[in-house]
Amino acid sequence: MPFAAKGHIVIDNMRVEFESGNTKTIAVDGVSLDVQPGEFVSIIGPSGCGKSTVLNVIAGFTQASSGKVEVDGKQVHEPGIERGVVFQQYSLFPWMSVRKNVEFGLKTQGMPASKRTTVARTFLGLAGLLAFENHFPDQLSGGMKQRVGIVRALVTSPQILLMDEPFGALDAQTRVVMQEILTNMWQRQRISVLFITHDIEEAIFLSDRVYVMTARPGRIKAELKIPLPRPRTAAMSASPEFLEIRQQLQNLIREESIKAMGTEIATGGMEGLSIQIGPNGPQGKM
Ligand SMILES: Nc1ncnc2c1ncn2[C@@H]1O[C@H](COP(=O)(O)OP(=O)(O)OP(=O)(O)O)[C@@H](O)[C@H]1O
Repeated sequence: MPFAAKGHIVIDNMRVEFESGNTKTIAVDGVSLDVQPGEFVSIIGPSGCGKSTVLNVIAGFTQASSGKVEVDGKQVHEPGIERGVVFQQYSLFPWMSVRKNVEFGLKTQGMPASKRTTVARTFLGLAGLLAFENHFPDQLSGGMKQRVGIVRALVTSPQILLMDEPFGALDAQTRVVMQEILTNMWQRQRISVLFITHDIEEAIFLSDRVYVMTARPGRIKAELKIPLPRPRTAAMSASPEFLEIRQQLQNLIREESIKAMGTEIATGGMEGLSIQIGPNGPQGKM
């Protein structure tokens, strides 16, 4: 697939510290990564390693303490319309209809009412949601709400889509459908996607490349290319290539999850929990 012209993310040697009261938390330290224009890249890693922090810095919601964070050659300081964001929580406006939710970003861009209705309806049609344009968010299933969230992020034609565990709250079947819808929309729009997930198979199915982060303070432990052809199909998940990549990722993440749990125990975060690291991973009892 030819790459898009824009949507290039570069992070170099980034550190993010949080201070609350007397406590300083180094969330990530020495993170370097890139997303090429039009590329689909995922980040996986143990809980608390700083995945959301990385995404929030690129989105402009959180400031890096040091290091380079550039989108198309410009240092990121604040949110921008060229970066759409989708969170696990659906974050739709409950008092607005589906169509009004989708039109919202177009309105803030100053698009006239009749045009934004046409654009919103076109996108809702692509996502199979046109019949629900006048529904309100609480009348939709979780999967539908998240589809609206994705449409809302894409309708303003961003060059980058930042997604923080967008399908984490969905059941397994809905998740598979959502992965296909996302892949279709991504291929149609040729945008860059940075996608955070805990789900190894989801990362392999969707991505051109996957970054694995270390336990906190997070940095990049490994980077794997996913050489599976596109379009990806469910049958590929039984292929030897898929299984080999899955095994590699499982091993990398398991090492870091064990380290992350060890740190929590050492710092008293899991008082009363006795835990042993056995050949099959951590085994504990309360
Ligand atoms: N605003 C904040 N203030 C203080 N500490 C924070 C803040 N945001 C994140 N942290 C801390 O930074 C570390 C990284 O958090 P982050 O949410 O980025 O991890 P994560 O990898 O996305 O976790 P998970 O997979 O569990 O969602 C954690 O120790 C977290 O407690």
